Amino acid sequence: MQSLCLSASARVRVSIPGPTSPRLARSLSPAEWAPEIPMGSVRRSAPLCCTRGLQEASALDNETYSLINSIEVREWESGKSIDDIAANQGIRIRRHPSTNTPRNILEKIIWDKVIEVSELKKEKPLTLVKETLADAPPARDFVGALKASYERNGVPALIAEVKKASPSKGVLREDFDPVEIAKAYEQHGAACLSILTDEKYFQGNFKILEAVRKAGVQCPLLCKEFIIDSWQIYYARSKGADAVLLIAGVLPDIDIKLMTMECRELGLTALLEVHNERELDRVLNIDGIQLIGINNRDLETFEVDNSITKRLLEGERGEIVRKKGIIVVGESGLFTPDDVSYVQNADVKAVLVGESLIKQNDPGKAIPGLFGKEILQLLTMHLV
Ligand SMILES: O=C(O)c1ccccc1NCC(=O)[C@H](O)[C@H](O)COP(=O)(O)O
Repeated sequence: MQSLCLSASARVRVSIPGPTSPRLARSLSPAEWAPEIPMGSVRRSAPLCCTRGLQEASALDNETYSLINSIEVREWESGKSIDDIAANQGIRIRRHPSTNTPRNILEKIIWDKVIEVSELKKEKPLTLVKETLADAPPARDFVGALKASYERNGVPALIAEVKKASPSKGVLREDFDPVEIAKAYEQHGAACLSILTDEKYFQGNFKILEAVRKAGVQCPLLCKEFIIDSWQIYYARSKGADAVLLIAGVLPDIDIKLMTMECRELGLTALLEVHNERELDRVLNIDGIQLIGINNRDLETFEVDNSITKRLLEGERGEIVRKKGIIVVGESGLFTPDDVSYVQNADVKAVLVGESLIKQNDPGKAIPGLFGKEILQLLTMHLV
């Protein structure tokens, strides 16, 4: 596949978040990225920062071609702001604030993240991040590890979360030794680990991710971040992540398409998180998605309701998920073997669990309590 960088990052590079009009803050449209190249009957442009290949229209593969001709790109070219495009897709989180008051905590997190990422990019531009990719440990097969664990144990594979705090629950664990916790999770059967890297709201950071990998933990690692810019995907990989979280309630379709392409290029797994039918439908309409997380927690209100997983997987949607061979992860609010059985009966093959493990004296030993049995770990290297 071609090396692409026509992504969301191109937009953030030119859009300064602030109390300006959304139109003024609008980022570059594809037509503004670079010189025109003829593609069918539609005027199209090559991205400025493509690293190879896109200069030649003939080199465009089908995936890239349909992306560049997608409805979202046309909307963009017609001058719609990213927030207008997102709102049309039912996304309530705004990227470019027109007021100073966020509607909810998730929107506040995203606004802060936009500023944080633009600062980080000044310190370390994408070209520098890319130079460090070669030094990163090889990517591991996140989905393969989940499937193997499900087959081995007959219960949903565990993605155990290493998080010190959260906006809804505050500090979850005072004596927080992430490497020790990660090792204990692995020893007691976790298939993969989720590492919070957001500092402001979760007290996480990328040093934790690196330290866990360097300590010899073999489980594939999910970088649990609020990704709004492709730069973060490259950065996560450079720090040793094997998977990244993409939240459908925050990212419009075009970002998801571009970011999942970038993930594939980097050997990263994208975990697409949804919370309602509309988000699931959007994600199911995007090609190449392997892993979907259904978050039982509403990130705007913090309300947790496990029946959301069941509701979303009923009927036609569940059929599509099965037909496409997508692995579904049940996320949040899972405390007991009954909770795990409930989501397993809804056809979930993996669970993402934080609070109910991390708050126990020994988070590793709490795993059999969550599943009602010991979970076997096969410690093999899951390299992509
Ligand atoms: O948990 C929060 O308070 C929160 C707030 C805003 C955005 C995301 C948030 N949490 C992310 C998650 O959903 C959980 O960390 C993850 O699914 C594990 O949930 P749990 O087992 O309930 O800790």
